Amino acid sequence: MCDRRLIKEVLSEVKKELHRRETLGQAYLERRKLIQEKYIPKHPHRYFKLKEEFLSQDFISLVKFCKESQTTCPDVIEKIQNGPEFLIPLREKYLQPITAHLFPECGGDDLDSHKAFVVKYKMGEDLDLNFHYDNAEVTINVALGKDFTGGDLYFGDMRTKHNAQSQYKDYQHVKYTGLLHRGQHMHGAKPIQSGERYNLIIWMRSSKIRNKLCPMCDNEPELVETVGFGDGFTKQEEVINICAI
Ligand SMILES: O=C(O)CCC(=O)C(=O)O
Ligand SMILES: [Fe+2]
Repeated sequence: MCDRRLIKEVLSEVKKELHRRETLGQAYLERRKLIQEKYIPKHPHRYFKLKEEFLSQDFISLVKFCKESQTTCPDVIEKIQNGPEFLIPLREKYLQPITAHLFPECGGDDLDSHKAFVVKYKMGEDLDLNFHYDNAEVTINVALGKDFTGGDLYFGDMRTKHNAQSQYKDYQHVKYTGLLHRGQHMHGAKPIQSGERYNLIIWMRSSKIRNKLCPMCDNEPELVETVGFGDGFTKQEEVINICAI
């Protein structure tokens, strides 16, 4: 009798969960529509359009060249990945005013370095990305295109809270928009079903936060001298080091 009741309870839970999953997509679309129609920004002065002055001159020239020559320009990707100075004005002038407001508790008000790279998913190559957290205090993920199906992002709990009961939320990226999230917010990318997907990822770091505790291993960082931004830790003002995990 007791067993039967238990089975009934479990079945009812499974049914509820099935229903939740079946209606997830529709619920997401309705939520998005509601936000688009009704949301009034609480601090409109903090959200302004991206302007050319937030991009370095080198970057603008390269993009103009690519547009004129109509190439997809691996040079841009290469520069973004290897020339961190390219994106400093974007981080300082455009993104930090927003992250300072959204994520002050995890260094969003004091992001002093970053690592930028482009992820690519394509049929026959990488299709997805496992659930993980970033080596970043705050991440921006910009959807660059091209055309693809599948490839939704999904988010769970913050790393320190994550457990077997954690729920996941899907996020369908919109081309040419950026999604800001905490680096410690666990996430992954579902497999693409067709096409090619490129995203610009900027892992933004706050030395104020990570100098105390390495966000990847939770230990006090042991530093090794390096050039450039390294992994965003600092020892003295003029020397930037990386964490040896
Ligand atoms: O594929 C994506 O859009 C996510 C990439 C990502 O999370 C990462 O590179 O850290
Ligand atoms: Fe990530």
